[in-house]
Amino acid sequence: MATPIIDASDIIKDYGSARALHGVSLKVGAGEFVALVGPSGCGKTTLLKILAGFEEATGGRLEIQGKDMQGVPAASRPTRMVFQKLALFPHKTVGENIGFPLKLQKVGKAEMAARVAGMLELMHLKPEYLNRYPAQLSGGEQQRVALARALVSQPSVLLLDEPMSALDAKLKKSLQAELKKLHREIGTSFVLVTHDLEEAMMLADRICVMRSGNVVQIGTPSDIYYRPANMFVAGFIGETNFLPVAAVRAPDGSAIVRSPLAVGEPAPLSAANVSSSLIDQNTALLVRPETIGFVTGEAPAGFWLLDGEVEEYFIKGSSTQYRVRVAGLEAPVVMDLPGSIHLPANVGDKVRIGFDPSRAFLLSE
Ligand SMILES: Nc1ncnc2c1ncn2[C@@H]1O[C@H](COP(=O)(O)OP(=O)(O)OP(=O)(O)O)[C@@H](O)[C@H]1O
Repeated sequence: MATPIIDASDIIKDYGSARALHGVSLKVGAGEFVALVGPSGCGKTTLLKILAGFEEATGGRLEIQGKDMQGVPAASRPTRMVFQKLALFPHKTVGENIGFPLKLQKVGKAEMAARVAGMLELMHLKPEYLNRYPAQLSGGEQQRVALARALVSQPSVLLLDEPMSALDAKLKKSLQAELKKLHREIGTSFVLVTHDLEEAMMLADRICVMRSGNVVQIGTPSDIYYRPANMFVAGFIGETNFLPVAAVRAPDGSAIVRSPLAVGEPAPLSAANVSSSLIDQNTALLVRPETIGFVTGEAPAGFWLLDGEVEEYFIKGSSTQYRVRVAGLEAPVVMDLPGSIHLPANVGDKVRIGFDPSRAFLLSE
């Protein structure tokens, strides 16, 4: 990354005697979109508030645009925050709400009117909304006004704390698409806290996975999904299969993997499919549901094969999910196949399933 716009290192936060952040480090690049995810209470909002200047860190160092932020109040930082619960002024019009940060900056009336009108257009809000009050807008429109108010002073970093969690599913989808487009258009760095993992995968350039006040992994959505740092990350994001295996690592990073479940001699895994933190041990092979399927006839070279029986299937429209019971495995193997009018197998069928090991990942428990 070129010079990061946010450089947080070893941030500690204590609330009384309880430690909420245990030394968190995060860099955000100019124009980057980073999502913070993790279980409830892991410290996402606390980290966001420290970046915004609404909470002071107990320890560590925070630089924004190369400047130490210690003692710099929220209003003097190049950051703006949009909250989960709408914080619009109910007795101010849409125009007054959006223009409020400019009023504080003593921007002249004509310039303010022009910038507020520009924000309305950017956020696809009709010009006649200018004189309405927040209560006269839908939830999605109100959230767009909140975004407009946060962006009107042209911050370098926009901090978003679950801005879409209160919206219904359809509205959420359209606002997510708009947020992604907006991010591309304005080039501001976005840091989004979200509970919604699909949202994080869809929107972010990188995802930061937190657990109990620590960062567990920072990576691109596909790193996090296909190359998780550990079982926690793998299980947290998306449905997955864990196959218990015995692994011996070779000096070049590849691994010989054995499993009594596999049919025949499984091909070794290349270094790219083995977690760098892996030590020789009984461990788990991560196989995502969409990377495994039925094998009829001759299997493609190098495939791992398992024999089992169809326990259940679910038709989900664009995909069909199969659950296949394999002797020796606690949980059924979950497979997501593309949707089809004709079902490839029925409940009770004896089936052979298989996957390409280059799409699997070996990781420590
Ligand atoms: N003002 C506060 N005073 C005391 N403890 C707090 C305060 N704010 C947060 N905490 C505690 O710090 C920890 C982290 O909270 P935080 O709100 O950052 O988590 P989160 O990951 O954003 O959770 P959620 O996803 O539920 O919003 C929690 O244990 C929480 O109870």
